[in-house]
Amino acid sequence: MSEPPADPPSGAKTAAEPSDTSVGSTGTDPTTVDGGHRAAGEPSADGTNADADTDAGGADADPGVIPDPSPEGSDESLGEIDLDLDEVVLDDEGGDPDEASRGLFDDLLSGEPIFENKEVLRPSYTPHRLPHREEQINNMATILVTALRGDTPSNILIYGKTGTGKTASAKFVSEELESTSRKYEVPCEVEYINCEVTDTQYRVLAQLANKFIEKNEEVVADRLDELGDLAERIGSGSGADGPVADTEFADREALEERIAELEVDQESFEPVPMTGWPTDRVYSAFFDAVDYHERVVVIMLDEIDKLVEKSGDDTLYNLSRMNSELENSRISIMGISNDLKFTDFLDPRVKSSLGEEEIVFPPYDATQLRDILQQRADVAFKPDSLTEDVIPLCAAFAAQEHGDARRALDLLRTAGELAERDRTEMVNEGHVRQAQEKIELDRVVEVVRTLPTQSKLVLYATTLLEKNGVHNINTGEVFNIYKRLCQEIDADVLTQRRVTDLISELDMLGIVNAVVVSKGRYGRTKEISLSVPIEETEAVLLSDSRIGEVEDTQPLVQTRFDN
Ligand SMILES: Nc1ncnc2c1ncn2[C@@H]1O[C@H](COP(=O)(O)OP(=O)(O)OP(=O)(O)O)[C@@H](O)[C@H]1O
Repeated sequence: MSEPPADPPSGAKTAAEPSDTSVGSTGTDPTTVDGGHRAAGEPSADGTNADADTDAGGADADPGVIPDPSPEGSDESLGEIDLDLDEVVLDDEGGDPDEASRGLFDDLLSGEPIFENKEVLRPSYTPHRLPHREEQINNMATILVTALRGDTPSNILIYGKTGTGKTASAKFVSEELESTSRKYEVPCEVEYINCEVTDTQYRVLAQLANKFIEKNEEVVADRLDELGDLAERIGSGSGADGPVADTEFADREALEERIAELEVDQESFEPVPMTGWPTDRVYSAFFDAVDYHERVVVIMLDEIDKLVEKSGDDTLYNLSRMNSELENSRISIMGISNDLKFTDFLDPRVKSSLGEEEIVFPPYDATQLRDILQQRADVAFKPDSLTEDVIPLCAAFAAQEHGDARRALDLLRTAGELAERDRTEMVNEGHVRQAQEKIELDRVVEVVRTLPTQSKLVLYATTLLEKNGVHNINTGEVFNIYKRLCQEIDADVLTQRRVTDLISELDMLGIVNAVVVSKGRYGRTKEISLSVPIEETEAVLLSDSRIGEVEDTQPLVQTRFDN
């Protein structure tokens, strides 16, 4: 690609991405400071004492020991000052305020790092080689090569579960396409949009319009430079056999006219604001910007299902019928989706136009994941820092999941970070298992944190029952506690039927386990149990400001058999 995409790549999923389980962030993970640094009183790597550090820092930072400038400053107070200063001088760690914090990072830095280049394990890194995706990459290239011949490539839909290399492969192919187009000077551009972030028709069109306007501005500026130079070179001569003879211009006037035209164009380029215009106007700004000069444009819509889910198929409809109206340029759409069924919701015309070509990315098996991990590990880690079983175990865990390379890479990176925290020189099987637990817990925390309030209340009711030793919890019991929780915090009370649905949703998310059991002549009921660690779940629920309002839960649970 000639320019990095303005959107973060889907792999990056940016800061909010649940799968980024970095354990190195001391800011959010209090255990890093304790676990990674040292316990109070324990000697540090440089032989100093954690307590001494703190005391010295405290005395030093304490404004109380600064001499009192008041005129009544007595001998007594001077004596006190002397004493304090003496203490400070005696403690050679405390003299310089910069020295007060010594230790925290020194300690962490003192160990031999295990990583050579951790970045290559991050989702934002696009590898230059993608093992086990040769077939899909070749298929994409075969379709897109048309663009290099100046024709419109078929639209492509790429399907596959998360972490199967769809985005990485599509980006790889588009980079190749753009670099080849530069080599042969065929105008061809790829624009990447992450529809999870840019999820409305307005925003997609505005973002595309602005990208093309920016490119047009560059093209016009370059052209003006060229023509300006030409004008200077030919001086004031004119006429067909004058100095303009071997240029595209008949005479100097024609050249000047062209320069004036380009200057008008330059003035007319107006970026689209991210809100506020009518959609028609945004569409026509986009249309004009794309059609400004001849080119083939491939629009890559990553997570296209999110766009359809959020704002229907209007955008796709408009994009897919543009070619019949464009005069200079042609566009082709490359949609990427995790959801195999999203086309069911599309208008049949959009569906058939978008799915001209379909490419499926199957999940990786454990052996393929091993190859992918090995290739990254060779660059990411120092030589010999992984025990033999680390990569196979990461691969096996991720293959069990659903053949997700992102998960495998996360596991390997987290295992490495845990090993670094342990100050060991090698990453071993134990670190991988710990990493697996940590990632799983992070996932649970993220899922629970983002539940709607009503589901949180249902889940909180279940945790309260379980915490109070209730076994084989049934829907009625959950409902009773739920109702009381709602009353406590003034929330709407849903019907028991709806609460049963919410329990089923929690079951699908893997947060509770709800099994239907037959109670003979009393009919059937659901028995519910938590499938996630109770303490952490409760903590996340209580961090919700509304649920945090419930003060004393004990009486709520005691009255569970009321009603
Ligand atoms: N064949 C491969 N070789 C090397 N790395 C790979 C391969 N497949 C996937 N990866 C890596 O796995 C991670 C996830 O890949 P990618 O983002 O392409 O998946 P995706 O299918 O687009 O997932 P999602 O649908 O969740 O966006 C990235 O870090 C990517 O570099």
